[in-house]
Amino acid sequence: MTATKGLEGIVAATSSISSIHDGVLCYRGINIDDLAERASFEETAYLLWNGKLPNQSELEQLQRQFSDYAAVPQAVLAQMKLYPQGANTMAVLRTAVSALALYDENANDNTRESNLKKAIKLQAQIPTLIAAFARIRQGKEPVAPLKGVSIAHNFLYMLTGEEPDPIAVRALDQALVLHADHELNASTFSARVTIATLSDIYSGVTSAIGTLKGPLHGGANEAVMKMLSEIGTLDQAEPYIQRKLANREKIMGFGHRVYKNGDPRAKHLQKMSRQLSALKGDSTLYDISVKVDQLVTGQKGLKPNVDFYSASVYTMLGIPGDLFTPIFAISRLSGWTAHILEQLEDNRLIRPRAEYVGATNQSYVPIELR
Ligand SMILES: CC(=O)SCCNC(=O)CCNC(=O)[C@H](O)C(C)(C)COP(=O)(O)OP(=O)(O)OC[C@H]1O[C@@H](n2cnc3c(N)ncnc32)[C@H](O)[C@@H]1OP(=O)(O)O
Ligand SMILES: O=C([O-])CC(=O)C(=O)O
Repeated sequence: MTATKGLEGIVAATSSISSIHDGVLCYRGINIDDLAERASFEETAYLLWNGKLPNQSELEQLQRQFSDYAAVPQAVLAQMKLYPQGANTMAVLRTAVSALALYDENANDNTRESNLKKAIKLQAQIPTLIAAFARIRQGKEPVAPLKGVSIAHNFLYMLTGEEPDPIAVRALDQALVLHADHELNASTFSARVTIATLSDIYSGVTSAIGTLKGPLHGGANEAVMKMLSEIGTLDQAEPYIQRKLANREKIMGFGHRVYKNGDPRAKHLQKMSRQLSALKGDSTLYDISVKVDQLVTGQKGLKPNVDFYSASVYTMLGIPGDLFTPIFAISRLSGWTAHILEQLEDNRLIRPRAEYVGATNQSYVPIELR
């Protein structure tokens, strides 16, 4: 038995949800480039869960369900008011999603029908939880969700209590489409491992949130923004990056386990970042990002991943840096739950082996002799 570090190149599941072949990403066989330009996040979530795009009445029904389920139990909001105001936002989300399970009497029902309903419910409630904490920590009351608007619209509205700009809504919606699923990424693998024990969907999603939080995965988008802020001005980009590379430090938002010639999602986020900076009449963040991209690509041959240009996009939408990874979770919830449903269709416990490299032939030494 020989271990493969990080399971690189190991095919650990079959899936018909998303695929990556020759650098092309598809959800259910549809190229992400098409979906990013033409689909809404609601259509995308339906596609991931059901394997086909919704017709008009199916889409309207899903939108109604999102509206009906978006409020969260008062008890969960009351608990959130007791969380430390400075708590890590992904830890908050992980805790609050876990708490939602306590108020769902069907939490442990693992039939497809029940789990699909819980997936839709979680998709509606997670934006409400994140927006609520963003307000609670500022000493403000949470804003109740609107009915009849998209998830992107509702999230931006619940953050501020004001009607969002349609351009911001479209940009966030497109970002949600781009982040929705990504084959057997680390957080999706966590979700599948958890549900494969026949645990429950809330446990699967809680595991996934904990996994997405790390800076080598979803947490990279927040780390990118921290780097862009540290750079501050365009003229500082080159010395900053040279210093990091000379110290062999990682540049967040670059590199990928699967894509070696570039992440197909990054170009959409770069375009969005450019368009938003033109609209704002301030291209500082975009210019710094492009400079960093040129330096890292030129010197290390590493290309930006989905997390790199999303940082400048979210900042230009007025969203604080520590909500970037929770926004990733809003989107990826659709993928995690699609994988949970798929895993349960033909389940087998996920239990690989480890290559033992420790000591052998040791004898027990009584405590008084140690
Ligand atoms: C949504 C997502 O999860 S996308 C990924 C988000 N994560 C990041 O942006 C964090 C920065 N990137 C990374 O840490 C890595 O590229 C990962 C984690 C994404 C992929 O990791 P792996 O496939 O394990 O690649 P690994 O870390 O082994 O890198 C291979 C080599 O490239 C280097 N490298 C990889 N990424 C970077 C980077 N961002 N900056 C500098 N060097 C890098 C490594 O140091 C290593 O060099 P070495 O062989 O000289 O030691
Ligand atoms: O697939 C991965 O390893 C990471 C990634 O890009 C994602 O989860 O979107």
